[in-house]
Amino acid sequence: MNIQTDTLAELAKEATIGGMGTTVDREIPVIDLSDFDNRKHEIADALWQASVDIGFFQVYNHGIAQDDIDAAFDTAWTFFELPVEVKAKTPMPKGINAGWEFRAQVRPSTGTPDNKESFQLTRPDMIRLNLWPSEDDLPGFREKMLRFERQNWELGMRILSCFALKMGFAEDFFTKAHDPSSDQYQSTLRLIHYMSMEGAKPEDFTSWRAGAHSDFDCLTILHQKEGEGGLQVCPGKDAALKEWTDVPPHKGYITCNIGDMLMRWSDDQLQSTLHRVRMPRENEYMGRRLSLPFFCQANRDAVIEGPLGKYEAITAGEYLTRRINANFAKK
Ligand SMILES: O=C(O)CCC(=O)C(=O)O
Ligand SMILES: [Fe+2]
Repeated sequence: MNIQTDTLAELAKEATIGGMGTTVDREIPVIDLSDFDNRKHEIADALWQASVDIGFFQVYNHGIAQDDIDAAFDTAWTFFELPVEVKAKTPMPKGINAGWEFRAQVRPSTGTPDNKESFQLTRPDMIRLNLWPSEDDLPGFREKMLRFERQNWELGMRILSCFALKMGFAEDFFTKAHDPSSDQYQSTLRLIHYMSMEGAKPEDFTSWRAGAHSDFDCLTILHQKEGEGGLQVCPGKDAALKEWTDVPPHKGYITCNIGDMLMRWSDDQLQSTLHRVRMPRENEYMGRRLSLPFFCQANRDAVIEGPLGKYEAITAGEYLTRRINANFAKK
């Protein structure tokens, strides 16, 4: 760990929360995004309330067709099915959110690697570092994933425009801060494969599919598949009690959460919430689990400075680099 990494309060929060804890039911707000332009103020109020209270919510009538989401999962799987030697042609470089990694992410909360592999797609890095699988290895992958990336960006920006409204910024404030035409762009689509636990040994179930963490970004748009549960959240106010709540995926609903970048940008008014992916329980589906999170991460040159000036200004590039290094420090 370098000197900068351990000065972020966000890391101290993660370091205390690796244990199993208990499970309780909580209401996760569900928000209808239909007729968005006409209902924007009402939607903004609901998003704000959910994000002040818990930092997690699910949206429906969100504008991304179910067929497109299903197709993105199918395309993601074509990548994971490739032979290891082919996936290893596009490895994740140190300190970069792009390329393929296998059990490389060690969460500060657990100190053990998440039981998963992932391919991260951060557009400028894919070109700069040559991280796209070749058309020979995976025909059409790049085009399909770029299209899905864009759909997620659009949904993310619609939601973030509501937060801008509530924070007293121009409505397009966050859209400009996540400008996709800039080489400073660093929003990331991540394809995640949690390995099947069928036939696994009892001791394998003591680790995590994804250890407890809060996300680094402004906003996460998380696609999951019905029947492939395991996501749990532990809201900030209750974190000391270590009480976790299951958030089961439902078709038509996209789970969203506030990340640390927006918490800081809102002077801590909005909550980034601890979450994790637990192992399946005895009577649950044991097969592989896929998820597709899109992380709205402001461009490297965007300056994070809240309306109340609670924190020193920091660029989003500097902020993210510190967080990535704290998770992949051993590489
Ligand atoms: O796979 C999931 O459901 C959650 C993944 C997650 O929290 C993350 O990648 O940050
Ligand atoms: Fe997360």
